[in-house]
Amino acid sequence: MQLNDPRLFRQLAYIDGQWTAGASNHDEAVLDPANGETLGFCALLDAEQITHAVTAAERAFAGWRALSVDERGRHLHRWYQLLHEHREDLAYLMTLEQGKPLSDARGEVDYGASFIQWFAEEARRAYGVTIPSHIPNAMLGTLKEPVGVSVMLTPWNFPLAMITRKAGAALAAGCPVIVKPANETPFTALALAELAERAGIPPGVFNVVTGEPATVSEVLCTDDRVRSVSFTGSTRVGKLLIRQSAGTVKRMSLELGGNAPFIVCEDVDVDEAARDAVAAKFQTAGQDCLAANRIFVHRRIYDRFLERFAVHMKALKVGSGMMAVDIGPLIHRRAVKAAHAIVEDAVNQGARLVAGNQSMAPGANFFMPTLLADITPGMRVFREETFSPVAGVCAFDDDEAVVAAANDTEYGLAAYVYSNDVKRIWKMMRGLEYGMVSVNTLKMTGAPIPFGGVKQSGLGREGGAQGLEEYLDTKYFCLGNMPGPSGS
Ligand SMILES: NC(=O)c1ccc[n+]([C@@H]2O[C@H](COP(=O)([O-])OP(=O)(O)OC[C@H]3O[C@@H](n4cnc5c(N)ncnc54)[C@H](O)[C@@H]3O)[C@@H](O)[C@H]2O)c1
Ligand SMILES: N[C@@H](CC=O)C(=O)O
Repeated sequence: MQLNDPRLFRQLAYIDGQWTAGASNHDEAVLDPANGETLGFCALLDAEQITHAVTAAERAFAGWRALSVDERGRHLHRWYQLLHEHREDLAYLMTLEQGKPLSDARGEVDYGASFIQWFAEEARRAYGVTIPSHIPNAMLGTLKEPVGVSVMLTPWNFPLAMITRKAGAALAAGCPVIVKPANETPFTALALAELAERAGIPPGVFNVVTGEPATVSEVLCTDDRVRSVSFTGSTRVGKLLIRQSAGTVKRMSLELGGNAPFIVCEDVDVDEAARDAVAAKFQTAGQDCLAANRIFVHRRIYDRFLERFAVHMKALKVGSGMMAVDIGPLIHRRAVKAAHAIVEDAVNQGARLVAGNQSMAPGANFFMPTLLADITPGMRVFREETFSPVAGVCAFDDDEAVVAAANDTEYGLAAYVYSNDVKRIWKMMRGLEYGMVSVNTLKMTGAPIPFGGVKQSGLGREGGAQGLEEYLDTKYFCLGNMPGPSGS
């Protein structure tokens, strides 16, 4: 472990300002996905310890909400500065435990830190309203108030940004938080806790619990003191958490799975579109909720597009994220097996394997970028979120048909449209059943935008003013029997 600041490498949970070992030192190995070696251990807390985190957060709530938005903003801004000061160490930890290339990890630290910076400011705009009264001698209005103890369960593919996109908003709103990171990537989350402590965020306000996922969620989703559950992860687990939280009617925000269509119309620069489609597909080794999961190409440019896509894809370097590569390992062996199965299913149903030689893989947890042509709706690569470097491409003939095909999924997170015809773009964008539509660009996320999906891709939005609202309740007040203005 080559950290400039070794104290950022933490293996214990962080509760109420205390580094906490699992009961009877119960823990779980954390593996380097590039080579399967043990990097360290993640404490496995028991139900009593998880409940203690709720108690600590509830106890810290009053003091944290009592701070002015400027005081909370100063703590958050200091945390933001510390993320930047320790950017290299945070990126190094992330690459070690998640596998993504260091350059991507540095980008994620910047991306994740931007949410803290943005919400440190945004809390100053949590406005209520006054309401012209229909009731004689009454003053009416609303206030925005923090919802209370907020729980965040986060995935392994973006182990820092998926935490700060939630925690930045919740903390700015005045809520104490309990984060449960993926067991595959706990170290980034625990380094965030170390830096939160250095930023002066009081004990109990920012907690990171680690443990068996089912145990953690059972405690956190059923404790009545927890007011909000925010989850980023698979739709399967999201549905489970909804059921677990129903008994105590919690606020929920869910960022779930995706199955993004990438539509390429015939009026585009084919090479540019192919280059962007490769980036949209293979970012984070395809382990990205925004990954282009089904690529629809107008028949007139289909062959040319496949040729250019294959050229750009074959130029991608695959290897350890510590090297100068484009694609790192998948998170574990199960993910590699799943990718093989998806390719096999597609080929068995008639897809063309245009490129993707697995014998070139530099290790057991690596999967070479693969291009499948002529995919059809019955194939797993069309129906499922592949979450791997497997690209599925098919041709389309008319706009109505391709929008219908793009919508033929239970998911609705992000979609991409490439065309130079503004009326065509507008009609397609309005017809696509997705929470986010990106036109002629891949760069569309960021702290100011409302990130989220429709259908079974989630509930609510993260980032932007809407992201703050997830952690605020609106209180209506009616001041009755009030005197009229003096002099009346
Ligand atoms: N919409 C978004 O913003 C977004 C962002 C990143 C990832 N994702 C989605 O996340 C998925 C990949 O991430 P993942 O594999 O970590 O997802 P996952 O659902 O397996 O795990 C996500 C989190 O939930 C926990 N978890 C797993 N099983 C659980 C259970 N039974 N009870 C309680 N908690 C449980 C995990 O430990 C982890 O912390 C993909 O579907 C991807 O699309 C969505
Ligand atoms: N790339 C996404 C994370 C989902 O996997 C984002 O920008 O939030």
